[in-house]
Amino acid sequence: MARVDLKNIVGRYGDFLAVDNVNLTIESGQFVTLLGPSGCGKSSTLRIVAGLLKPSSGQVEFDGRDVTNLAAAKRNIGMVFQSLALFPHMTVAENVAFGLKMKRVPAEESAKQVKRILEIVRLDHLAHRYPAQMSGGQQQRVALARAMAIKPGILILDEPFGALDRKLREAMQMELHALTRELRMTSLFVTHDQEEAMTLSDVVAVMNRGIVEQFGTPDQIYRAPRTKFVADFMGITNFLPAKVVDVRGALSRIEVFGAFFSVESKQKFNAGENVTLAVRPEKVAVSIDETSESPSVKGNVKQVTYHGNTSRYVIELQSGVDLIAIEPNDEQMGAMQPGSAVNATWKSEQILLFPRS
Ligand SMILES: Nc1ncnc2c1ncn2[C@@H]1O[C@H](COP(=O)(O)OP(=O)(O)OP(=O)(O)O)[C@@H](O)[C@H]1O
Repeated sequence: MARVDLKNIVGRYGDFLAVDNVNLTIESGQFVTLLGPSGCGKSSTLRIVAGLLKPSSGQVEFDGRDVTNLAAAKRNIGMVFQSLALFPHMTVAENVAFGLKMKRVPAEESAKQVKRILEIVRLDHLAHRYPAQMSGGQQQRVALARAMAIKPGILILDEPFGALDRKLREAMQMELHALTRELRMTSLFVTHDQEEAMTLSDVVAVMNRGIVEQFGTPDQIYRAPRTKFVADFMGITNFLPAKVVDVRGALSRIEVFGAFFSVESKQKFNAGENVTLAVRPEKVAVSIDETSESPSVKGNVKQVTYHGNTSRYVIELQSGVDLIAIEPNDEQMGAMQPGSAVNATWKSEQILLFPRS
């Protein structure tokens, strides 16, 4: 399987800059996901790797070989898109064999490979069906089998499960995860769904406006988002104005609505600097009691929504800023209703600090 290097890739549509100097490496056998909101340049980057879009500058390398000017058909890439583009007049087996036929693989050899790959995606019993006679999930597995049958150097997938319902999507994610690891398939996946990216990937590139804001393992991106954009995209919805009052080594003492916390951060801040404090809603503890041991901020419950195991609280802090808290549903929580005065707190370790933009 190929290793892929993108070097200083710039992609434009006329004057519009869609991909802004992207550098990234997909190691052989690795599963990398481009994650970001609609329009951030994920698909354009992927199309550049596939050879469907020519970069304005920069270089694409497969196993160290420059393929920037190589036609898409010659890159040995397997592709799966949301719109499956299965051939409706061909059976499952014929669809899967299509790429092999194009490569002029002898019929006997092709039949063997098709059989094997259909066994892998557990569709061998449906080899003679037509796409219209199959469920959405089965059709998606045919599309995967067709892309993998040619033994591609790299498998490229652009939101392949976007049209599937949640249960089926999760099942397909598990299958894709197992398949790509079992076959050690170098894979580049595109999604705007952070959970999907976390589930599938060895490494995630979070993109914003054509730029890769962070490139790291799912755990690094989840625990230590490097920018406010990445934090926001990873579901950290609380951003509160805070001020650095003192700095000692890696420890910054900060004040947020009258509460003081000592926060360890890699980024250097200066005493007196205005910063943004970020904390996950699941890490905010809310109570009616005054006797909290940690420093806390005061507010009033504005809204409660029930989510089964948990409830989501919108708490209006004194200054009119909203704080979101997600709490397990236990007896104490029933006492907190819209209008209740509450104290909200969180551990210093759960705080992320970003420069105030
Ligand atoms: N053929 C095109 N001509 C002009 N602009 C384009 C073209 N294709 C994409 N763009 C623009 O380039 C930017 C990046 O598009 P791209 O499809 O790469 O984003 P994306 O992150 O994949 O979004 P989505 O998740 O919605 O598919 C967008 O602003 C889009 O409008």
